[in-house]
Amino acid sequence: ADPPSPDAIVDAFEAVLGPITNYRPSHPKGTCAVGHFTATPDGTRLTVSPVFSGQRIPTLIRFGVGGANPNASDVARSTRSLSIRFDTPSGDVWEMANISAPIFGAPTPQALVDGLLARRPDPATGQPNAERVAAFVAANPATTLQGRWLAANLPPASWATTPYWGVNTFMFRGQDGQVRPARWVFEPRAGVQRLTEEQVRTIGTNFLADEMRRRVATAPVEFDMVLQFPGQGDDLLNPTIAWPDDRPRTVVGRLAVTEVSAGPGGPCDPVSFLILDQAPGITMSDDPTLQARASAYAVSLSRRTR
Ligand code: HEM
Repeated sequence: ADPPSPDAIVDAFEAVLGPITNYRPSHPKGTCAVGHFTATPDGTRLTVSPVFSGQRIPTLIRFGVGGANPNASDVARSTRSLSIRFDTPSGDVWEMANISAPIFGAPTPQALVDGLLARRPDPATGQPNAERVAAFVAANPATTLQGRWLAANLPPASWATTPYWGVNTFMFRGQDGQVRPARWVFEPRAGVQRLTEEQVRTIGTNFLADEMRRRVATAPVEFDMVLQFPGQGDDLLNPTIAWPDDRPRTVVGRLAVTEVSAGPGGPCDPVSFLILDQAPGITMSDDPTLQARASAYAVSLSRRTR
């Protein structure tokens, strides 16, 4: 069957959440920041993209909290996010949206849409129909894997202390002309720190933004961008399955967050963090979940800014 159209995907979000008004249907809670990215020599070798020239590239950065609620709790067992727009001197723009889990919650766009529609509120009760949800989950077990990962890992203690995975596979053209599939992760230079069970109960639901402002006031918050390359038999096209940890990894650049907006909103609001026209040298793999993203993000952006 054909994959769902970008409009059908965004319609499915609206069927569950109600009409999109002025905020994102996914990760609407967030804080905007700026910084810069500098490739390592390995990064310059592994991709011809101008983002990886080795020059300092200005970035627009958005930290977010997963789910669909602009007042989501910072201690929720959902993902946190790191979205980046790289503005190269040549005018090429690269955008990405990363999450604090190594896997996504749907193996295909159709499973995402079906999962949303299964959770549509029942007109009689205003609540999702529990039987319909259970039947969907039973038929689509891969959609439970991300939730299980999140249940097994306490939430990050800071936006600065979690890895953020790109999840989908992309194709990187190197200086040698070879095209290599890879996934990436941004590793926190501050180390990985999670809340304790006690902190989950006591820290409150809205601490992440101020904590980040305090950190960045002292020193830039930094992440190493790491490419991971697949081994024999690794699935390039299914974002609900992570590749084993022992696969080859190369540090390709460093991101520094240097300034955080005073409040919510700001210059990140009119950005979807996955434009259709990505920087040259890096292309999308055939992962259908990735292929579905850019146009759906554009439709969502146009609905929330109309
Ligand atoms: C079929 C696959 C997917 C669909 C249809 C989808 C859809 C969407 C939509 C419609 C938005 C809101 C865009 C806007 O209004 O600006 C969004 C945001 C987002 N998505 Fe996805 N998504 C998909 C897969 C993923 C995956 C695999 C990841 C993990 C890397 C991801 C991470 C995010 C993040 C972090 C945001 C918020 C970006 C920001 O900071 O503004 N999505 N997604």
